[in-house]
Order: sequence, then C-alpha cells, then structure tokens
Amino acid sequence: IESHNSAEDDSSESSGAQYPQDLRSVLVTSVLNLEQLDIDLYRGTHHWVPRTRRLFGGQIIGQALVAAAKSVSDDLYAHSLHCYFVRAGDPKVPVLYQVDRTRDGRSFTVRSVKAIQHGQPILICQASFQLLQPSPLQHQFPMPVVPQPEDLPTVEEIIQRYLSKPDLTESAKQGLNKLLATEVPIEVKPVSPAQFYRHVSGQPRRLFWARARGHIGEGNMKLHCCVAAYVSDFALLGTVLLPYPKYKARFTASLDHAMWFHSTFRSDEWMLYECDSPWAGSSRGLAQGRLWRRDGVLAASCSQEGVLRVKPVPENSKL
Ligand SMILES: CC(C)(COP(=O)([O-])OP(=O)([O-])OC[C@H]1O[C@@H](n2cnc3c(N)ncnc32)[C@H](O)[C@@H]1OP(=O)([O-])[O-])[C@@H](O)C(=O)NCCC(=O)NCCSC(=O)C[C@@](C)(O)CC(=O)[O-]
Repeated sequence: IESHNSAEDDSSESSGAQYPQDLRSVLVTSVLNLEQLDIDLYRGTHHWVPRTRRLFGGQIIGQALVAAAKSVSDDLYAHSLHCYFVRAGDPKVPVLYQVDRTRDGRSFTVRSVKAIQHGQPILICQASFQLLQPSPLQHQFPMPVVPQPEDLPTVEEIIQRYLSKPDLTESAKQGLNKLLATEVPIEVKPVSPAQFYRHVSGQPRRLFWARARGHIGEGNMKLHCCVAAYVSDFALLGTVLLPYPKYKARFTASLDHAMWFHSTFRSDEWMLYECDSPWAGSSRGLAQGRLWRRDGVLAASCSQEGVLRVKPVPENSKL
C-alpha cells in the first residue's frame, strides 16, 4: 500500500513509531505486510489457519487487496472487490500475488490480482478504487439494535464457561481447548452466544462484534479495508447452517466473495458484523454481511456464496 500508507514506513501513529511494536496488530505487522519480490509481484505468509487446514479465505482476500492497493495513488479509496476462490490454499507454502494494472481511469482505477501457489491460481480478484466524489444521494438501512460490546463476553470467556460445565464430554473439552489455543487475530463478541454456536436453531442470521486484535491507528483507510476484508470472511458462511441443527458440515468452502466499502472506519475498533443468509440449495448457500460502525454508520457490505455438503448429526451427539 502506498508509501505513506505502508505500515512499515508510515510516519503517522499507525506506523508504530509512537506505539509499542508488540501491541500492534499482527494483521498489520505480519499477515497484511507483504514482501515485494518484483514490480506488481508480492509474497504473503500465513498466521492463523482454520481447522479445515485450507488457507482462511479472509487472509487471501486481505492480502490480495493489499497487493492491488500498492500501485494505487493515495487519493484513491478502495470501494469494491470481487473474487473467486478457485483452489484451496496450502498452509505449507507462501502465496504469491501477481497484480495486473487493468485500468487507471479518471475517477476509477481497477486492479486484477492472481493469488498463486504451486504455479496455479488459488484466488482471482478484481478490486476497484475511486476518487472521493461526494453526492447528495446518500442513504442506508438503520443499524440493528444490539447490546454494546462492553456488555458481552468474548469468545474466550464463552469457551471458558462451557469448559466449566461438569457434564462436558472429553472430546468436547479437547475441541474447546483447541479453539482457545488458536491465535485468531481478531476479537469476537457474539451478540447471542447460544445462537452463534448453534446451540439453539433459528433463522439463518447472527450478529457479533469484531475488531482486529492489537493497534492499527488512524489514517490508513486502505489498510483498514484490507483488515475488514480479512474479518468479513470470518463465520460468514456458517450463517447458512444455523437453521439446520440436525446436520453438520462435511465439506464447506467459500466459492466467491464480493465486498463494498461505504464509509471510513477503524478495523481496530469494535464493529458490528450482521450476517444473514437469504438462500440455500443445491449444496450451496448465499451469505451476506454488513459491517457497522458503533455510531450507526454502515461501513461495508459483503456477499459470499459457498459450497456446503453436510451429514446428519447422530441422534445422541451433543454439538
Ligand atoms: C470448491 C472446490 C472444492 C470445487 O472444486 P471441485 O474440483 O469441483 O471439487 P468437488 O466439489 O467436486 O469436490 C470437493 C470436495 O467435495 C467432495 N465432494 C464432491 N462431491 C460430493 C458430494 N456429492 N457429496 C459429498 N462430497 C462431495 C470431494 O470429494 C472433495 O473432497 P476432498 O477430496 O477435497 O476431500 C474448489 O474450487 C476449491 O477448493 N476452491 C477453494 C475454496 C476455498 O479454499 N475457499 C476459501 C477457504 S474456505 C473459507 O475460508 C471459509 C470458511 C468456511 O473457512 C470460513 C468459515 O469458517 O466460515
């Protein structure tokens, strides 16, 4: 991302000059801090890999947007991206990002990015950037009314509560301790924990507060969009499964992901992620997300379709 926007040499607060390095978000210092190998060619490394042992889609989207943004001038803002996940990412090798400067228009600039491993694309992505162009046409839906993050438990606190239950099976204990041990670089506070973890079935809809772990700082909107892209793939596809407690995932994977950035925001401050799924069928499900600033401004929207192949949950099992 442009010189004054790149975390490693940013003169602003977010560069870490006035901020202890160890308190800065690992998303900035590591995951989204790509190594440049050549013009428009970058390499990204991994930090957290989901239990599916395929690279987390949010990481690949976020890194692709970082690569796209590197050749875009400071006065342009990321406003949308569209991507397909065409192969599973391999956590054992880094990812190369090859950027094509598709078009530099008067108001809009478009970049195409190919994320490559083992010589093959794993993700193809187009990202578009726009000059700031105010307009009298402005509206948004109202933000959902939910408890504030200060009034909700973190995922870690919820897991600790489950772990303290006397009738917990050994395998459930192991699974929960594994979850506790993962270093997901985002903090999450489910609005309804029982619904978030599918302990009660209901509508294909769930809300949670999310923010990057650690400090990022002001003034780096391209970087905050890359972090939001990372966050946007977290727990989104799982929304499709919420109405089906009698089934568990056997194979799930995101197929595509589209995202639109509407307003400035800070991804290292609590944002409400409202996820819902309007449709499922043919072993696929569509999930949509809206990221809200605490002051009620809609910061970003996203849509994702995924493949979901499920199997019945045995009668006596406890999720
Ligand atoms: C989507 C594919 C796999 C399509 O690629 P394809 O070659 O068409 O593969 P496929 O759909 O025919 O088979 C895929 C798997 O489903 C199985 N399969 C096949 N047919 C059936 C069937 N009828 N019934 C049951 N199983 C079936 C098949 O055996 C195979 O299993 P595997 O051999 O890999 O273990 C490929 O394009 C791909 O891998 N794309 C990349 C997807 C990806 O990596 N997305 C990002 C990561 S996923 C993510 O981050 C979201 C998530 C879920 O982790 C976040 C969250 O936790 O919410």
